[in-house]
Amino acid sequence: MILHKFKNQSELDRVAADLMLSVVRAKPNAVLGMATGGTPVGLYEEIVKSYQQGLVSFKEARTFNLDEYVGLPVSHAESYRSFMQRNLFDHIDIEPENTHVPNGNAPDIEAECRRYDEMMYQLGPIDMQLLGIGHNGHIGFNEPDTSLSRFTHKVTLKEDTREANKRFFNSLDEVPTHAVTMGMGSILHAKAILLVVKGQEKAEILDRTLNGAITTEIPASLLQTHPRVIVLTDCDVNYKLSHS
Ligand SMILES: O=P(O)(O)OC[C@H]1O[C@](O)(CO)[C@@H](O)[C@@H]1O
Repeated sequence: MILHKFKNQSELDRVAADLMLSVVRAKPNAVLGMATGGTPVGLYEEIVKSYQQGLVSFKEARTFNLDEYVGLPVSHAESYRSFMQRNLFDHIDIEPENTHVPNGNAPDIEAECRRYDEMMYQLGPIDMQLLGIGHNGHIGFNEPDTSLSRFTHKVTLKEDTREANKRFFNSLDEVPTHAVTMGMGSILHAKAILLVVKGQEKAEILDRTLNGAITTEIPASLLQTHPRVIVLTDCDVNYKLSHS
């Protein structure tokens, strides 16, 4: 892993956006792995700006999102499909059929997980996977556990994750209890991974991700096993391969 530290988030967002754009410029039909949550909002804004300036086209690009809530209507403002439309897809020239988000309302969730994996493996591997990190070290919605799933699967969200995501809903009761997430195997299968970590309150989990033991209790620590991970952060953390 290589860690780049930034003094401000707007500079970080610009660099993160440029890294993703460089993948699409080099390979117009690139497969990008997308994330949601608070972390990527600024970098998606930067991508939209570049598109509006005519600096990039997504006409041939394909995307796969990490996860989706189970049971939340797609039309709900906080479904990850809505999030992606609002923050990115509605503002760029990507073809709607090339954007993939798991269907958290599928009547047969197991079959939906298999369908998602098959499509990902058919069109993949993902050229660059964007990741945020939860305070408990989750990536996608792969929550800390004694073992982790390799493929797309349904998860029960930890209470601290629901609590953290409460800010997007009217109350904790409205935060879904389950989600569908890409598995750790699919994430680690990406050719390159871009992990973005914002806010000093994530410094401790980032430190454990970078410098701690590789353990399923901190899913992000498995990123230590991947040969091409770039970490961009404004956290004050130490790591042997860091640049400011
Ligand atoms: O960016 P946030 O809102 O802090 O959330 C952390 C991470 O958890 C997830 O929301 C889980 O999907 C990621 O997409 C996100 O980056």
